[in-house]
Amino acid sequence: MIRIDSVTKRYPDGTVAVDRLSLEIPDRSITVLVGPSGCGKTTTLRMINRMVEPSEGTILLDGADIRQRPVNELRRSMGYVIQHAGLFQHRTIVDNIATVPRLLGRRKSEARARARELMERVGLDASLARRYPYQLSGGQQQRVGVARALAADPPVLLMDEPFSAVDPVVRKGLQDELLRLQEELGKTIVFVTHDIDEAVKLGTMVAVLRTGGRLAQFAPPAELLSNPADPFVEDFLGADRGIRRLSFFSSAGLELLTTPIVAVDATAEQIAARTASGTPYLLVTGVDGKPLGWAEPHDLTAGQVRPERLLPCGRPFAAGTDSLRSALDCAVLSPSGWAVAVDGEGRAAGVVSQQSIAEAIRGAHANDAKPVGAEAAQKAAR
Ligand SMILES: Nc1ncnc2c1ncn2[C@@H]1O[C@H](COP(=O)(O)OP(=O)(O)OP(=O)(O)O)[C@@H](O)[C@H]1O
Repeated sequence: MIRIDSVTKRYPDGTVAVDRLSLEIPDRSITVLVGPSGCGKTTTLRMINRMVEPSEGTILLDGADIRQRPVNELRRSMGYVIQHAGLFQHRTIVDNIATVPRLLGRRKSEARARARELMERVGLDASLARRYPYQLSGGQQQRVGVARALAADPPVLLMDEPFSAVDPVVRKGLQDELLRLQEELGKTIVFVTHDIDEAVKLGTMVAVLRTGGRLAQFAPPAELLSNPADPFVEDFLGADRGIRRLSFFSSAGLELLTTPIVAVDATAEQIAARTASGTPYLLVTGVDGKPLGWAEPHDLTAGQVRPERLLPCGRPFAAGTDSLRSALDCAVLSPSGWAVAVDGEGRAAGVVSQQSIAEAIRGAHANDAKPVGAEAAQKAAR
């Protein structure tokens, strides 16, 4: 565990970048430092690997003061990833990643083999190995940065705004990849961002810092969203905090109706029976059970159902696995106002109305339902 104990950093010009900060960073999880520009996130991160020395206070790694450890040895135990990746422009991708193993005395062939293995791990095609950084996209370069930081297999990974220079789609991919990688590798990750959505998505614990390097709140994301410590944190979390909090409640409790579902080859009797359910729309599925679209019951005639004439069914949610936020989003976007739940094979598992989802939300709050576990929550928030 990394323990930051009442640490202050005062730069020579008198700027107090970090002010009596105390944090316990748990092992094998992602701790995010988030806050407005200039609030001391980078300074804090750099004090952990001693690129910046604290003015006061101590930082302990597994109970020992980091100042007691030779700085090179300390840094080898901490991978470091920065914005724009900071790759060596004159080295190929494989040699960028192999840098640290080579410094540690590994043979070239061995270090390159390790680099190729890491390229696969972070989702980089082997064909990129001999390219130079300028021949890669921004997102690919960031992956190389992550692979390079992992090359010496350090227990700790320090990441300073690693995904902020790429576009939102690439960024989401990199975030998902990091969560997947973390499930496999179980590193102790300290991740700096100024983006609260990124913090909520990635963090097991989130430290919100305010200007002047003071800690405003340190909590798991669900708690942050439900219980911001003060108006600063509330403001920083943004106006749609309530909606985002729904990411942490499972859709498993939703009552799914199957009666308003009818197959494209249904008989007149089957359509009549479904119509009797009284719902304003029926969901039409293919013979494989996968949703095709919505129709008003009086528009359906046995043997003449035309899939292209149906109202689009919208994006479905995964029954039980996705969050209440996903289910609500599906219902809001659905032309029928109903959300479609699908099973693991993409077959319609049931439909649920906005009203039922609203009741489930009220129930979740009223019962003070415990947010789903951090792991499920991270998945749900994606
Ligand atoms: N070498 C330095 N000398 C003097 N002041 C510094 C130095 N480095 C950083 N600062 C100041 O310390 C404060 C915290 O900076 P830091 O880079 O840690 O913030 P940050 O939260 O990471 O900001 P950003 O999100 O903009 O990267 C800022 O006011 C910054 O100007």
